[in-house]
Amino acid sequence: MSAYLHCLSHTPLMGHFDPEPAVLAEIDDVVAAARQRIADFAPELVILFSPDHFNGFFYDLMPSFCIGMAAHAIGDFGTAAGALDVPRELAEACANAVLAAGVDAAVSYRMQVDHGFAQPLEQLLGGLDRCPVIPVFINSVAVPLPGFQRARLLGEAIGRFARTLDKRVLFLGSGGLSHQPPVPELAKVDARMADRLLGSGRNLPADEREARQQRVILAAQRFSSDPNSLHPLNPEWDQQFLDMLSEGRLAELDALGNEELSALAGRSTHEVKTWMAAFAALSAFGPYQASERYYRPIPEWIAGFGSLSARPAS
Ligand SMILES: O=C(O)/C=C/c1cccc(O)c1O
Ligand SMILES: [Fe+2]
Repeated sequence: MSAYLHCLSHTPLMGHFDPEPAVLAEIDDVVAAARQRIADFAPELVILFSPDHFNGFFYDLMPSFCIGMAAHAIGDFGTAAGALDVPRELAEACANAVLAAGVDAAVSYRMQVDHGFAQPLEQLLGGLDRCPVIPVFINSVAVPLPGFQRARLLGEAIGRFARTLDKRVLFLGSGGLSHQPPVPELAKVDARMADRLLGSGRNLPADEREARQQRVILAAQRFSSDPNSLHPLNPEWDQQFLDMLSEGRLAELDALGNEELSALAGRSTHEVKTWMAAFAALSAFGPYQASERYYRPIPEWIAGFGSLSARPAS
């Protein structure tokens, strides 16, 4: 039984609208080093916390949390498409343990996931099916959202479950930090888009998929020259958040409400609850030591871009 953690921002703009080459090279180095540390740890099971962006989860039935018993990635923005290697019986045992701990996570036997799940699996493990993975969805964009406390309790329950396994377990958190890409809001869209958000967006026709992606790329291009065209990134808040995780001050964030968090760091910053859950899971193994912290605001990627590892202190 041992554990390792890595949290990493995702952004589907990678390869579509990139920052200058020196920044790109810096991030390539950060990701390559994280991949090497993970390879050295040689995980036998990955538990991946990620949001979705109205690609697999819709308002016809939107859970706060969902644990995948089987999952496939759609390959949006050119990320990997195909099946994840989900160990079904372990995922079922995980879901049972989480419910027994009083956290009412949904389950899916056909979970559809997007770049939020695919990108870290590709970047940190080399592909979708290189290691058995239990995918855990945390609703981070479709209001009403779960708060920090629930994400922490979910993570702690999963961490206690992982401790019972005789396995090397890697916890991954995908997303954040401060950012607000143009993700549609149900209260503000026209009838056609509302229908997409209610579920007809699950299998978008190719031309609509392309138009959706182009909208995000155009928004990034505009944002890189006009920081007021979207909610601004908030490096100061992002660094404070990284401090809190690094110092094990997880429960301090329980008091921060969702509206306050959106105002501080943008509507999609709720993706950091995947980091909260991953760190809370690691905390079930005892005190931890965070390391290899990286942060840079990258407007081209509409991302307060962070990377942070941690392992049990003893
Ligand atoms: O439009 C989407 O599907 C998501 C876009 C996006 C852009 C920047 C950072 C992120 O975390 C995103 O998910
Ligand atoms: Fe995202």
